[in-house]
Amino acid sequence: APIAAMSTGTFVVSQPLNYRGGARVEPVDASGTEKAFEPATGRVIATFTCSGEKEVNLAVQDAKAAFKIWSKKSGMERCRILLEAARIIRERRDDIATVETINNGKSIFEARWDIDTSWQCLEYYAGLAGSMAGEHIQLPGGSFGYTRREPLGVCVGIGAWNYPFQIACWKSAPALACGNAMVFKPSPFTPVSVLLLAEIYTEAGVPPGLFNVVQGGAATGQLLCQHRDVAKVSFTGSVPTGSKIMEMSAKGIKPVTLELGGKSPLIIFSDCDLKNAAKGALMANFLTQGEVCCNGTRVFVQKDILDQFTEEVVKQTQRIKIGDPLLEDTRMGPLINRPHLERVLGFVKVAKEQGAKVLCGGDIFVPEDPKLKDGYYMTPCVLTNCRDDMTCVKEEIFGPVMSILSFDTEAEVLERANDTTFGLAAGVFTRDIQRAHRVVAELQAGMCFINNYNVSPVELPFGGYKKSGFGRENGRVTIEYYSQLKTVCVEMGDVESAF
Ligand SMILES: NC(=O)C1=CN([C@@H]2O[C@H](COP(=O)(O)OP(=O)(O)OC[C@H]3O[C@@H](n4cnc5c(N)ncnc54)[C@H](O)[C@@H]3O)[C@@H](O)[C@H]2O)C=CC1
Repeated sequence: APIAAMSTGTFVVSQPLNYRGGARVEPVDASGTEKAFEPATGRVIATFTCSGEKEVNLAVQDAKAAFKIWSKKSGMERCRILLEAARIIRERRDDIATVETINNGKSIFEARWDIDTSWQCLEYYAGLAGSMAGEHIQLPGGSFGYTRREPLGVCVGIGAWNYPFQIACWKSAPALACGNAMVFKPSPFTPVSVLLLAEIYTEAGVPPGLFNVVQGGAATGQLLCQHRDVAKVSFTGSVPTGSKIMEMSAKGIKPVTLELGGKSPLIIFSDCDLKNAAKGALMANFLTQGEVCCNGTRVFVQKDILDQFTEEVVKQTQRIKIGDPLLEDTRMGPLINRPHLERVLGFVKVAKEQGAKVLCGGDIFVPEDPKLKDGYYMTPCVLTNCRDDMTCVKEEIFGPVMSILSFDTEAEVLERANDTTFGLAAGVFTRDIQRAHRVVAELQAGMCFINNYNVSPVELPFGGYKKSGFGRENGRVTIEYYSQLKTVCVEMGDVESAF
């Protein structure tokens, strides 16, 4: 039966979760066992071992061998294979989305969007692969120089658990388009769906070993970052881990891309379209149970529309259907695991103690269906009476908790919006076009939205300012982060020697 026909509570993984040399393999050495869960039911769906030094070595060596073949191909040859992989992902969209939903907990409705931005990313970089080129520069006397855009070698991708398949595509598509090989390590919470991508790449025709998967946590990640044959590390995760990755990469002088967390502002001016602004606030806070790095969790609302806006947001939030994430009409599933659910509920408790008012949600939710009783559900929460110094306003919660703050003037809100060490995203709702562009020009964030939030077209570069990281994913510019320039200087005359 197709995976897409499965219901919650039935899926188990029996095949190995490492991928090397074009096939699923059990790691040759391992340290410790991990379990992956189905957050909807609390059921174990996979037990796997964390790869040790020997296994990481083999994965890197296989990638090196594949790199030799792949890097010699023309851009057009790589384009064709990536387009075929994109086509297969599109064809299996519902199966992949189902696996993502089972292992992550996000609604199937939303998981399908993630798979769409995944194959679109492969299509986009496939399209660029054929047009990657260097320059020709004329020098005196008929001499000249030219540049070659060359791949880096074996790149490492390390992913978070909130967008497991999409993160793997956003890293591997530009890496492979540029001629690199990749070893990918997903989060130990979500080890499953990236295997589908590995199999699709093989089916599409990449050389065996070009895209390998190793499983494990921090220890396995460290082995990858410290490996002498790894040319680059692209990381998505938290700020503290990002800082460790950068330290390890510094030792080997390896370039890094860091996509880290955020506490982004969403600014609602009183001249906005109120219905759209309220919808935008939900999009900015409640996708994937609020476990989204670029969420606009500090919602600043101009005073004269505060009551009206808040009322509309609460009304829309209370309508969100929570429950079995594989059902078509569900719009919010369970959080990733029990400790994380408790952490998020803890933030709501502290917010109340610090004087915030809960307008809705913030409680454990137990769905009626008995098979879901051990899942990790909570009701989406809207907090008001918030102040800038409260914990819920300062720290990344990574759950469905929106904090509403009020403001008077544009200058005031800009200062408060920028008063954070993060700088991933920001949003503005206004009908005044001068104001919209003036405000985004002042916002310290890598990804700014005007009159919408959390849309992610793959044509647009995505990444952070400040402690939210550096380097970009998606868009043309990412080619720069997965390639290097070689300059060739050609003498057409005689050597003019100083000696
Ligand atoms: N900017 C972005 O694009 C995104 C950022 N995030 C951020 O990620 C965080 C949540 O994800 P988590 O998985 O909990 O983050 P995390 O930092 O705990 O783990 C991320 C990945 O790093 C690995 N890792 C952990 N310690 C390591 C070490 N010492 N060396 C090498 N690898 C190591 C983990 O196994 C996992 O694969 C949030 O802070 C969120 O904001 C999440 C998604 C997107």
